[in-house]
Amino acid sequence: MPPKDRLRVRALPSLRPVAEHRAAVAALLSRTPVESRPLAACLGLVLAEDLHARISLPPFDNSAMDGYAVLADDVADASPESPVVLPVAEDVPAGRTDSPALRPGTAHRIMTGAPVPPGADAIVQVEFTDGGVERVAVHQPKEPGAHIRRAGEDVRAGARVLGAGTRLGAAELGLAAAVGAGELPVHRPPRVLVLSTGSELVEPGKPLLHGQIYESNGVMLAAAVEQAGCSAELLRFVPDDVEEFHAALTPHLSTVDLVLTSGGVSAGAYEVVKDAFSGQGVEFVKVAMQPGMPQGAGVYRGVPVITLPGNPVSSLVSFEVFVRPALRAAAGDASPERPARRARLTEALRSAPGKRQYRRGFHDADAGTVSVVGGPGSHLLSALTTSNCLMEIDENDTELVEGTEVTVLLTR
Ligand SMILES: Nc1nc2c(c(=O)[nH]1)N[C@H]1C(S)=C(S)[C@@H](COP(=O)(O)OP(=O)(O)OC[C@H]3O[C@@H](n4cnc5c(N)ncnc54)[C@H](O)[C@@H]3O)O[C@H]1N2
Ligand code: MOO
Repeated sequence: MPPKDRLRVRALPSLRPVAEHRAAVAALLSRTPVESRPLAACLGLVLAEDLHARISLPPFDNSAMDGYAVLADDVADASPESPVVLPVAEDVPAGRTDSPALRPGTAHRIMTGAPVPPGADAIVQVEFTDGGVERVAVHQPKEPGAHIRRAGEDVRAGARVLGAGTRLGAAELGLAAAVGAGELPVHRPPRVLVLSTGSELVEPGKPLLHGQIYESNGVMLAAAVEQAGCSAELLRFVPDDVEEFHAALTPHLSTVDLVLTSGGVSAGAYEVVKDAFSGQGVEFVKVAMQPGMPQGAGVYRGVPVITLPGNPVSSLVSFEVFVRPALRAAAGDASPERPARRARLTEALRSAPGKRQYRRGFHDADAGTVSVVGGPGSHLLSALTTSNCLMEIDENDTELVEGTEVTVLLTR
């Protein structure tokens, strides 16, 4: 017998399960071609091949401190009361490429990052000397190896430093540069046309009449596309007219990998997206989820099309659930999904039967908990800005008591 608070309910028969629609969307997009780009143009892109280090890091033994290169034996008895005085034979700034050897009984003045001279086995920081230029008085003994950064202790020449499928952020680009890669093979970022329709929509910044609203899905989805490492082109205020819709769309079809629309897909009298694509290779379905029930996906004149619902929260949540993973995979990402965690609810929660609910939440990683942010309504846009995750409530779970473990997708 299932417990009272976990009534078993399947996805309603007329609705397509979330997993099925995810698979349909994923199947639309293929990996973008590989191209070579200079490092400065690779931020956020995905590496297409393993990167092996051409050189070791550090490439040579070098000083970790500004000071003096010495033989540890020579300064073994040094103290503030009885300093060891050595003649300074050479000055070795960072970037000096010859290697003047150190003779026993002498010191080389050396700077951080400069190559350790052959014959030296320790660095004395300038603070433990008198800072002399001709002769230096050393006030402290040093162990052999002190303040020397050894060649290859970070990376060995030939080692694989980055794997194919890695998203290139600041650290990855820094490492690639450090091992001498000037260009990297990356997947071209998928190009997405974001198209929003609706006669009620007004450009933000312009005056608003009663009955009108500011267009927000276009800018939001284009930003989500860019955040997913893709390039977005934004086409807004396309009128609710099928001919005008096609006229606006057609010039872009040859240059994009995906057309992503918002709005115009439910059951109203003016559903321009549905009217324009119905019978043209795009299938319109109701998915067993909330928000985000009305969805469309298919291929129109050779170009993948995904139609998202117009309610703003529905639009962004559907983007997260269906579009983002497909785009990340197309961009070559080896881990295209958002990280998922299990977390305990800080309060009781009700969920509609037969539909998977995606509620906005705040995940506290330290406490292992998640709190509900805002209501379930798909027009409640403000909660998206204060949440950091989507709570995934199974279609079978209708009443969840405080402390129940749920899956959360970390969106920030
Ligand atoms: N009779 C039915 N009505 C509705 C159903 C249904 O099954 N039967 N589904 C509801 C659900 S669920 C959703 S979600 C919406 C989806 O509607 P559409 O995708 O057709 O979107 P619109 O009607 O064009 O707009 C819905 C809502 O969102 C606002 N909107 C639209 N585009 C934008 C934009 N670019 N920026 C800001 N806001 C936008 C629009 O003004 C509407 O308020 O349908 C339900 N109805
Ligand atoms: O499914 Mo709609 O997306 O709830 O508002």
